[in-house]
Amino acid sequence: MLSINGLTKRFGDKIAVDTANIQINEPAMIGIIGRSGAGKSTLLRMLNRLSDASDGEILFKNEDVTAMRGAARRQWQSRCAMIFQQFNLVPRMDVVSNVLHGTLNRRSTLATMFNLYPRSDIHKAIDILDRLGIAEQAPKRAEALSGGQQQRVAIARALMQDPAIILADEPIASLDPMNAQVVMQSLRDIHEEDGRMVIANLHTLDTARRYCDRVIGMRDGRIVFDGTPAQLTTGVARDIYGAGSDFSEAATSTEIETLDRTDAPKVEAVA
Ligand SMILES: Nc1ncnc2c1ncn2[C@@H]1O[C@H](COP(=O)(O)OP(=O)(O)OP(=O)(O)O)[C@@H](O)[C@H]1O
Repeated sequence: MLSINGLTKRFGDKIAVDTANIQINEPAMIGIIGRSGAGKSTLLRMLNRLSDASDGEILFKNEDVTAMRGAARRQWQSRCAMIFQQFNLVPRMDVVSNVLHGTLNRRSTLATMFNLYPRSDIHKAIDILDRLGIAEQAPKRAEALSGGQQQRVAIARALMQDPAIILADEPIASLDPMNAQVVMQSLRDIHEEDGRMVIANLHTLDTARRYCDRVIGMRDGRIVFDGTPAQLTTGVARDIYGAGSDFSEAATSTEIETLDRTDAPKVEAVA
């Protein structure tokens, strides 16, 4: 389905991603972990064609993504939607218009200039917001929402493109543990219910273990682990993070597990 072969990115002398090989045969939910600078963002940016590979190839359903140019590349970017740590919404614009921005690729310049959207798209946007539990926020300005709500708006905007793949670059790094949990569960639901592939860069081990079917570990641009959460032992994690025997998983951990163990308020309370 998605085949990444010898994918490499060089910035001058620096090799940010070094001959990455990843085979994904089904629409899985995959977490990419590794310390800062390991090459996680660069890998996702090449997948989405925001950045060109220096070497190697990406094949999706036997189509050569690395070779796509112009309209084909833009179309790929719709099929392979990306969400970011900082949400990248238009802060002063209302939520539903932000979601409708997900259709920009297929609208005419004139329609875009006058903010004209087909009624069916508006209904679709509201349905998606409803699915993510934030339909009542639709008329508000994006900047008025909490971080977790804004990230769900960004997910809704991505879903508007009806993507086969969702790439998430540290989607919960700016969120408190409870909102992080809501956002990760939304991504998991989208993966399970729609059969979409999700590939997320994650800065915490426990999140990768908890939500992903498969975890890929990167260190210094190389893939040093590719396996199931069960195979991700503390020893393996220590190797991925290049840590010594004093390595503590708690150092890469959000407080989600801790919250679950205490009588924290229910998740619905933050919707
Ligand atoms: N545009 C660029 N120009 C030069 N070097 C870059 C550029 N983008 C990334 N790098 C370098 O490539 C390496 C990998 O960076 P990347 O952002 O992919 O890592 P990361 O694992 O996503 O880290 P973080 O979690 O901090 O974002 C780093 O050494 C980084 O400094």
